[in-house]
Amino acid sequence: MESKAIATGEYAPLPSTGEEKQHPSRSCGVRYWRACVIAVVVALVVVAVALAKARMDLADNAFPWSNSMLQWQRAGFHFQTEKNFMSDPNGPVYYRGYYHLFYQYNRNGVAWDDGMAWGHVVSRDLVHWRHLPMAMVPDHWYDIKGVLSGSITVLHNGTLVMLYTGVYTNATVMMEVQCVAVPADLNDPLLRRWTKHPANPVIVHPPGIKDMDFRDPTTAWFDESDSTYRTIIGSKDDHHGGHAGFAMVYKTKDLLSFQRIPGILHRVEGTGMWECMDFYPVGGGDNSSSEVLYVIKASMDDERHDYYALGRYDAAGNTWTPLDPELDLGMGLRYDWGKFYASTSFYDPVKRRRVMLGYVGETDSRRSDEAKGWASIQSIPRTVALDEKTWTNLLLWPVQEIETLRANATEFNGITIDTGSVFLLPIRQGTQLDIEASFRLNASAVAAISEADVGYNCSSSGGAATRGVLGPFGLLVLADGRGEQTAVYFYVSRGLDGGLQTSFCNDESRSSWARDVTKRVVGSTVPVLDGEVLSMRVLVDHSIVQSFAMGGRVTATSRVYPTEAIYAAAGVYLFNNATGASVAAERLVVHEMDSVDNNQIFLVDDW
Ligand SMILES: OC[C@H]1O[C@@](CO)(OC[C@@]2(O[C@H]3O[C@H](CO)[C@@H](O)[C@H](O)[C@H]3O)O[C@H](CO)[C@@H](O)[C@@H]2O)[C@@H](O)[C@@H]1O
Repeated sequence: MESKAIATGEYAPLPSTGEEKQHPSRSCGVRYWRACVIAVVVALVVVAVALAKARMDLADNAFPWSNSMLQWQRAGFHFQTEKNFMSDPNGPVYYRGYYHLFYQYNRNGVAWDDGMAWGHVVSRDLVHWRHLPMAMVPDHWYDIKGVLSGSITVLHNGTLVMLYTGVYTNATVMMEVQCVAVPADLNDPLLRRWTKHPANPVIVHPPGIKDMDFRDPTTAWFDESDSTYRTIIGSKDDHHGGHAGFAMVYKTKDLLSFQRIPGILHRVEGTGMWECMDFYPVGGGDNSSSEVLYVIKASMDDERHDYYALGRYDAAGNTWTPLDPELDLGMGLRYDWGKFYASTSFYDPVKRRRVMLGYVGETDSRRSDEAKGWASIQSIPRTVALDEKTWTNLLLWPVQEIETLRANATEFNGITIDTGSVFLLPIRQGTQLDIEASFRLNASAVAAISEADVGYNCSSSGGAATRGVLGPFGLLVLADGRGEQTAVYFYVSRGLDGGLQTSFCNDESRSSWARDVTKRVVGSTVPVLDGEVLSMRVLVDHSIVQSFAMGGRVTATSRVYPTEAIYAAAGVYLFNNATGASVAAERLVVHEMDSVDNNQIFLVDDW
């Protein structure tokens, strides 16, 4: 592909005219010497620039992206902005008939920068979104360098309070502080205008914490023991050579005057800065009995992954303790094993469910983002629930409303994929899909195998091309049959103890011929209980592939940038690269997905 890059455009042709071609010796006569010198200088500059660009392109393997390739990358049914850089979802909330989503937005460019603001969209169904004016922009001394991430809390009296991090700078410091804003008109269900409170900033960091390690206040919850609201702020502690992430809790009666609760809620050595924390009960509905588990979640700035853990919350003692110390925060459980960050959640009172979403950044080059004019996509909102079969993990699943976009389903029955084979699915288009698939390995083959690939690891075991006895098998999406493909697969191995272990992975390594994009194999082991089939769901939406295994026990999101497997050339295959067992696709339904126009400004409620 590099030779293609050179051939198609990196050497700009020298300007020439018909006259020059016919009369080369006359064109620089004495009479025209000024014009000639200018022309020569211009030509030399053009050549120099072209050569420099070609050298740069060769050095960083830049791919000659065409407009139509880049245009194809825009999502069809995920939320994204028309232009510029979007990141963290902020303050999702349901209010008077509308779901509100705010998001970190750089109004001036395709990358993060000073001056981040809160964009604002509303929806009736978490699928169709309409834009409203920017909700929050940096315009006060305490947030002049940026209105960073935060949350919205619905108070008991039905009013709303926004907590957010402001950044300011003066001659000596750059400082993160916590601030409050309230809706200017609570009778406006669209919450179009927000008023920053004169008491701002309402929280400054405690002693011992660095000025820029104190951000992203969570949604507050009500503690009946002392009738206070409580919010968490994440930070890090690099003292004495350590590198711990930790969470502080603040309490307040009026959301203006905050008091830090002594001690810390939780701390894990070696995890670094905890950004965009989240904290909520699962498994017991709304009640706060001791049986209820609490999810603690932090976006780990060092790794740029969202980790969570399940544990018990002791409000009186201001501590949270993991159920399993080996699955403490930052160790084992992630919301998503791919590209997914800075997630946040809210309780949806209408459907009595918790919903979360995170942003899915770009893994292409800055140059491509500049050419596209936009960067980042929001994930499809996902419900969050405790997996009451395992009690060791959450289930993260696309909100049911997304199924309203299913347009045309093709169901395949009775397909068995032999070892080492692929099967092209005859479908009409392969770029906007919701695929449900469940697989069963040939049972007698599995029983006959006493050992198979102990310790399989998605990231380091070679991806979908590496063959083992009982895997990999699954789907190839955005596949053109000529080598460009993204594999979503299971891999079963048998451990030394004789038990089976299942991994679920997205293999991006062949997703694009381009070399200027990041390509990884991402995923994790996934719990599979006795008698369960291996099930996966894959949402394909142009450059974003979101995969869910076993009802959402493990998820993996990929950004992929095919160069050829796009438009009509994008297809879906079943594949089985295992050497020791055939695989039956017990259920396989491919739904085409309608597009959603999420670029419109809210004018009238036409949902
Ligand atoms: O937009 C600020 C909020 O975003 C968060 C979490 O995403 O912090 C991000 C952070 O900046 C880094 O992330 C950018 C991409 O999201 C990246 O492009 C930039 O180069 C990074 O510095 O913002 C803070 C503030 O400077 C920085 O320390 C973070 O890593 C969230 O914590 C913020 O509220």
